[in-house]
Amino acid sequence: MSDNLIDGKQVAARLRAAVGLAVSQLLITPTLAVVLVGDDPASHVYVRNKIKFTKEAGMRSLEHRLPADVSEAEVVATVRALNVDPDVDGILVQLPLPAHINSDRVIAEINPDKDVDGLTETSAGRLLLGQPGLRPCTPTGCVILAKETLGDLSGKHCVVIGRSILVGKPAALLFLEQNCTVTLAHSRTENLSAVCRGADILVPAVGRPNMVKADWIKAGACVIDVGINRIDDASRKSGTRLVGDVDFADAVPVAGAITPVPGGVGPMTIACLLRNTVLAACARRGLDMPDNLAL
Ligand SMILES: Nc1nc2c(c(=O)[nH]1)N[C@@H](CN(C=O)c1ccc(C(=O)N[C@@H](CCC(=O)O)C(=O)O)cc1)CN2
Ligand SMILES: [Mg+2]
Repeated sequence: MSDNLIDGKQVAARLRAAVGLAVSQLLITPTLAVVLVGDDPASHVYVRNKIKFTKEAGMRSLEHRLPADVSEAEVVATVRALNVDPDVDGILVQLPLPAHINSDRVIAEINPDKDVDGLTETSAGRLLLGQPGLRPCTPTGCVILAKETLGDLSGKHCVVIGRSILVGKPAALLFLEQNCTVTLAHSRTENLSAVCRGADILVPAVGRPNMVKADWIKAGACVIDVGINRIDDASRKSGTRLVGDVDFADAVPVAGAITPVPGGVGPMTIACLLRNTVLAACARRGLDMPDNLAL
């Protein structure tokens, strides 16, 4: 084990404990509603963990499991019912949805004040405008891990690779909110490796196994690897293993700090969802955000 690892499992466990403490000090019990459509095995595992950790933090969990052949109209009707249910603080639609359902249309239905994934147009607009609102979970997890490692991020050069709606674009805005100088790089970026070598904080989020090599990384940089890619590995009983977008073995000697995959950003996604559920529950009732959940 190398001593420059950022232990996402441990940071996530601490954040979940902080959420539990905040919940225990509230006079209300926040409620998270999860909508799961179909039988994607990975989605089932993620949702099971979301429900388990929601309950462990002292919150209420509601589940809506819909069959793979459900109509888009029925999913929308489910979301609309949760929007107007006064007992529901957070609504999460697990992605991906089956191909016949337009996820943009479903997400657009979520009441922004209950949008604990931070994926609605309103949440994205609030982030862009610097207004209070619910921020996407995985990018928030990246910021927390970087702050955990470096402290104040002001003035640091952060290079995010990937411009997805779920991670890349909001990550760039969230690091900007931390006063970083941000470069949002992507598949068309010229001299990508040289751009990355300028980063104090490098955040690859492209879904390309082992793409980032040691010579893309400035000595001592903080590397937050968002990629979770399953690749073949005949030496494993399962025949596969998970790797990030960073060639971990190559990068470890160069990076000042680096997240492993698994055990890095992934666990932070669920911990940040729990945090957002508390933030949504407080904001809906005009309560201040619990101090211990501030970024
Ligand atoms: N509505 C949403 N859908 C999806 C999101 C999301 O944030 N909201 N993100 C991903 C899936 N996801 C949570 O939903 C998620 C992915 C991975 C992990 C995680 O902890 N991964 C582990 C490895 C797990 C494994 O062994 O397979 C790790 O990286 O250590 C948590 C949550 C897409 N959908
Ligand atoms: Mg959602």
